[in-house]
Amino acid sequence: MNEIKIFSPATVANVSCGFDVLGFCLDTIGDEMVIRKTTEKGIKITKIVGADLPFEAHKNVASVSALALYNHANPDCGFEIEIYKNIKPGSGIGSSSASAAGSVFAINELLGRPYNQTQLTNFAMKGEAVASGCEHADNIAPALFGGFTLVKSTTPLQVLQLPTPEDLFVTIIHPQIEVKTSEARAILPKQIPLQNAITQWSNVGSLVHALHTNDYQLLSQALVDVVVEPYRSQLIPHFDSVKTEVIKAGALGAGISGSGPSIFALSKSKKTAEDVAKAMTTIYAKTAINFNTYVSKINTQGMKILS
Ligand SMILES: Nc1ncnc2c1ncn2[C@@H]1O[C@H](COP(=O)(O)OP(=O)(O)OP(=O)(O)O)[C@@H](O)[C@H]1O
Ligand SMILES: N[C@@H](CCO)C(=O)O
Repeated sequence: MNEIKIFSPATVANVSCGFDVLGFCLDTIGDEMVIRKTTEKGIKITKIVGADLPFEAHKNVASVSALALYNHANPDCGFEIEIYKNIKPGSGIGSSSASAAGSVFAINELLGRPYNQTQLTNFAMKGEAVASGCEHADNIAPALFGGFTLVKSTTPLQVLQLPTPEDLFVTIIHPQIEVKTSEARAILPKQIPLQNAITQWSNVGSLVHALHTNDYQLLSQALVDVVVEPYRSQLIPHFDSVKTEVIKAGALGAGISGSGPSIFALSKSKKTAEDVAKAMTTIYAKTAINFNTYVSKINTQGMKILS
């Protein structure tokens, strides 16, 4: 095989209580990428459609992660990368991760799969670090493994795959203002009060238990973030109203998707997730802010090979 076309999914990191460790993968939103072998050695980005992103190999997260794999594998060919962006950079639904994870997934396929998902996550983290200023894997892991993931540690990298309840649906609203991950990280305090830490780790444990036991009530109680949300929500206009209205519409809970500005909500059925989308839309429709809404099932597969 000399060429591959893939769907590289959007992802939701943090899932309220799990800053930098929890994430899940989306089904209906994602980029497409075409990667092909070349006789000329090295990694080259040859086409970017849908976003204004750098072509320089050391600046684009897709080529930075691809180079990490390439330098390790040292193959006797090169690769060129085409990126078709549907996930807007800075949207908070893993735009940079989709590129960073997509390139290593595709090159691994073209090389005959020498690396496992954990090794691919490690390579992709090198790209993600260019976008956010640090190596975190809470978007990369669900994009590569699918479903819900928990990053137990990054050094050494250990990713746990969590079960996905059958009826769980996600609603996303992306208000089109840009929040850069690096900036949304810079506003966070370096230390947190002990009582907040206790609340947060009790919620992370409960959320993981709720996924294992299909306990939607516990899941709803656990979708709370007392550590990061109080700071970052100030960067997202109408965040509090959206949260209030989506709960009234039947959502189990809602929070900031990744570093924002997207807001996610989880619901127990597609119908509720669609009602939640209407509630979100009603709020932003009254403002001058452009927005997109999406309803998606959780994608348990992760990356998809299109051809
Ligand atoms: N291939 C790429 N795709 C997307 N962003 C890229 C890419 N290459 C470099 N970047 C840079 O990464 C930044 C966007 O990443 P950022 O992490 O801020 O957004 P995000 O991935 O949508 O958010 P989050 O990680 O919170 O989901 C932009 O500055 C963009 O120029
Ligand atoms: N965990 C990361 C995800 C965004 O890339 C953050 O919230 O900063």
